This record gives sequence, structure tokens and C-alpha cells, in this order.
Amino acid sequence: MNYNISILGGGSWGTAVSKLLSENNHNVKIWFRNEKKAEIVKKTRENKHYLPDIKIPEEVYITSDIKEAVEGAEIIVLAVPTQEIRGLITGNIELFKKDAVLVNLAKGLEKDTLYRISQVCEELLPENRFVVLSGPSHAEEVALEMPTTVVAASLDEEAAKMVQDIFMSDYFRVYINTDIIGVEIGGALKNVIALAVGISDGLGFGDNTKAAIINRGIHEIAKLAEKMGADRLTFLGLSGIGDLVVTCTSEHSRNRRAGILLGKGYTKEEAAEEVGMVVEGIITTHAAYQMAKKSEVEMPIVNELYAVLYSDHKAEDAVDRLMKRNKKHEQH
Ligand SMILES: NC(=O)c1ccc[n+]([C@@H]2O[C@H](COP(=O)([O-])OP(=O)(O)OC[C@H]3O[C@@H](n4cnc5c(N)ncnc54)[C@H](O)[C@@H]3O)[C@@H](O)[C@H]2O)c1
Ligand SMILES: O=P(O)(O)OC[C@H](O)CO
Repeated sequence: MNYNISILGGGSWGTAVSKLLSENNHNVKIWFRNEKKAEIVKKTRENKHYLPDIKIPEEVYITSDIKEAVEGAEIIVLAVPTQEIRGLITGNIELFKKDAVLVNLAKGLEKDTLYRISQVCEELLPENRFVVLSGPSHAEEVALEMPTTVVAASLDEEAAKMVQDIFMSDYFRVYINTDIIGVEIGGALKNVIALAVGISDGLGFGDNTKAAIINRGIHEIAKLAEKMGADRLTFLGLSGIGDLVVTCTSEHSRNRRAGILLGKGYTKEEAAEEVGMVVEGIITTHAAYQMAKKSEVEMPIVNELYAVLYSDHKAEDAVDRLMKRNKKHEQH
């Protein structure tokens, strides 16, 4: 079945997804907020800054008019950074028809409310069905049609199955899950741990340290998420350890790259500027730190990263403090 799909956000992931969905024979419109940018991409069929050297199919309709983009959409894909979603929806609330299914691609937690994106959407658009698409999926590789696996999660299993059908292709395999809390927390917090891994790389540490942060990182994420009601098994899946591994090891990861710069002494503002695309982990570290405090979950890596990013602590000292913590049982 072919659907009318509107993608809101013309960054690297929105662009790669527009190509995938168009090749799956859906009617795809992609919205860029910047008119000039939209015109250039329309003319060149390339999003040079965010996804260079990838041809956007002629069938993808490019517009900077959000009303035109959303008109008739059965599926609305949210492809802007986490902190922009509330403003984007509230500023255009009358355009979101109740029967459109929302598919969120963003991975993060809202800074002030500590909400997951499903909670933001539930508050603003309570009647729309909501699905999150998450998992190890760098835009650069999806655009090159490299085999990729993700998970579509929703409380509404039928909606998750619909998104599975819409996105699935020869190179893009989609699983479903109903543990939306686990999938959203995994996707958001892997960016925080990837920053920590990047810092370790930037400080010159090796693979042992990387594996340690990945492993103790998933332990922290799962502990927090379980307290919020998630299923621990989700963290063995694509949105858990799967996405954590890819983000902590990939040359494409913006979060890992920003971490490397932090490890080399850049400030978080300088690192984000240098990466030039959204580094979700920076703000999500703030939210995760608050969430851990509120839920009384011990998250040592998150705490140390928070101190480096928001209290000007030195990264070297953070590593030292982590290594010299009290002895403990591995599973606690
Ligand atoms: N890039 C990937 O490989 C990838 C993969 C999976 C998930 N994600 C997630 O998808 C989300 C988007 O990431 P991205 O990689 O496309 O980011 P990006 O930095 O490449 O692009 C973000 C885009 O959003 C636009 N934008 C920002 N604020 C906006 C607003 N208020 N209104 C309209 N447009 C706005 C920017 O102009 C830009 O085009 C992030 O949460 C990211 O974690 C990214
Ligand atoms: O480049 P990153 O660090 O934002 O990660 C992108 C995707 O979330 C990887 O699955």
C-alpha cells in the first residue's frame, strides 16, 4: 500500500528517510524551514551540508511551506532535533490532523519537562497515534543502502506494524516492539554514553576503556529505564545495545565526534559548532542527570559527564573518580 508521507525536517536523517520512503513507492514530501535551502536542494537534488553526494529522488517533493507539506498526510515524520519538536507542533498545531500517524525519529529527552517525545506528543496531540523509529541507523549508511535494522515501537501494535510495512525495504529491516519507554530511553541515552566514549577516545584511551563505558553505560541506562517502567530485555535489542554500540564506535556519530573534541579540551559549545549538526547527547545529559536524581537511580557515568559539561570539571578527573569508586557487585 502507498501512503502520503510528510517529513518535517531536512537534516541528514530526514533526507535519508525521504529517499528510502520514496524508493518504497510512497508519496513523499519533505519540509525545510529555510526557503533558500529548500530551493537549492530542489534544484540540485542534493542536501550538500547534511548528506553530501546522495541523490534525492525526483519523486520527493521538496517544500518550505509546512502547510503544503502536511496537507493530506497520512503519516507525519518528525525529523527535527528533540528540543525543537514542541515548538514545531505548537506553532503549527492546526495542521496536524487527528488521523495522521506520528512517526518520531528524534532521539533525546526534553530539557525542561524531562519528557520522552511520546509524552510531548501525548500532551500536544493526544488523539494522534504515535510510533518511534529507533535503532542503529546512521543516515550516511542508510543513504548508501547498507543493510540496517531498526525497531518501530508504539503502545498501539497495529500502528507499529503499519510503520514496519511502510519503512521495510531490501536494505532496511524493521522490527516492532510495544515497550515504548525502553525504546525511547535507550535511543536518548545512548547519545550520552557516546559522548563519554568520545571523551575517552579524545583523552587517548583505548578499546578496553571504550568497552567498559559501553558496558557500564547500558547497565546505567537499563537501570533508569526499568525504574520508569521499561522492560530490561529491550536493552539487549536494537534500540538498546545495538544503537549504543554503533554510536560509540562509528566514524559517523556526531555524539562520539563531539566527545572526542571535549576530550581534547573543547567546550561543549565549541564541539557542537565544529560538528555542525545536532549533538543530542549534550542536552540529554542534562535531562538524564535530573531524571536519575529524581528517580534515585545511581548513574555514575551520567553524573561525571554532567559535571564535565555543566560544571567545568576536567575530563581526566572524571575518569579518575569513576575508577576509584567504592567496590561493588557487577549487577548492582
Ligand atoms: N543522522 C542520523 O544518522 C540519525 C539517525 C537516527 C536518528 N537521528 C535523530 O534524528 C533527529 C534529527 O537528526 P538529524 O541527523 O537529521 O539532524 P541534523 O542536524 O542533520 O538536521 C536537523 C535538521 O532539523 C532542522 N531544524 C532544526 N530546528 C528546526 C525547527 N525548529 N523547525 C524546522 N526544522 C528544524 C535543521 O535545519 C536541520 O535541517 C535527531 O534527534 C537525531 O538524533 C539521526
Ligand atoms: O550521529 P549520532 O551520534 O547523532 O547518532 C545517529 C544515530 O542515532 C545512530 O543510530
